[in-house]
Amino acid sequence: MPRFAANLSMLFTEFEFTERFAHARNAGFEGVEYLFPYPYQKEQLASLLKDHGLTQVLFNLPPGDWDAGERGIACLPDRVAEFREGVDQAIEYARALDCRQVNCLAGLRPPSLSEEDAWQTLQANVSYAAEKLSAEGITLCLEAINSRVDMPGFVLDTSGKVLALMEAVDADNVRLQYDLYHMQIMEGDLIRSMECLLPWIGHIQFADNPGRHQPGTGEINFSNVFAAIDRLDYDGWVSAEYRPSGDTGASLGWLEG
Ligand SMILES: O=C(O)C(=O)[C@@H](O)CO
Ligand SMILES: [Mg+2]
Repeated sequence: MPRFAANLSMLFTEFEFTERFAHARNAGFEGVEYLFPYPYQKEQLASLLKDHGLTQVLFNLPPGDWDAGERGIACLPDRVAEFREGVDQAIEYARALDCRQVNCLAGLRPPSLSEEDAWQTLQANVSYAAEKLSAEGITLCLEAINSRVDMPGFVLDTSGKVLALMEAVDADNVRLQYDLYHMQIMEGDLIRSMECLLPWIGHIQFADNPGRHQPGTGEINFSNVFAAIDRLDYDGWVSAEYRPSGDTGASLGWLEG
């Protein structure tokens, strides 16, 4: 089976955030990710990881005002200074948590911003972040997120756009974050796509579709998908990023194979 991690922003939400680390470990996970570490002291998070023998697999660069609906600021020309500060903050947390990957959320394009200006800003910000993170030995992931259901207006909504950006930026430490849920909505053909995109994939996440719940609740054949990942020469993490349809513990049948 692939090397699975638990996304603590979606799994074990029956518990306080700081208690979720123990529950993830008890369920058999060795790695965790979550949206943002920034509301917590990095020392506290580092202790939680150490106490439970967990690896911090990934977190996101600061996204702007998440609660107000922002989903990243990397494409916004008037937020470049804030983006750069966010890269510094992420590096501090990544160092403390010994985290080797961070994800850059491209952001939603406001109607007043042209596609060209959004793209040029995104490209410049990703180049900047990649160079700074490279000096720390950290990979910058770019996730393609579906713009049909969850994030209308999200700038990077296909794997093709992420690859085009990677080609333009041309940095060794930039990789595609391949989320099976988003890719099923936007592109389908999951197994063949992963095989083709493998050289560019740095991180994989999953949820079933529709509903974004655990494997077995929707249309994706996860036994075949996980078997395909096993066959590929993929040495990264595969993170459970779904909303359990009930109790998290009861949603983990897929871990057993
Ligand atoms: O929404 C998703 O899918 C994610 O992976 C979040 O972490 C935003 O990148
Ligand atoms: Mg994802």
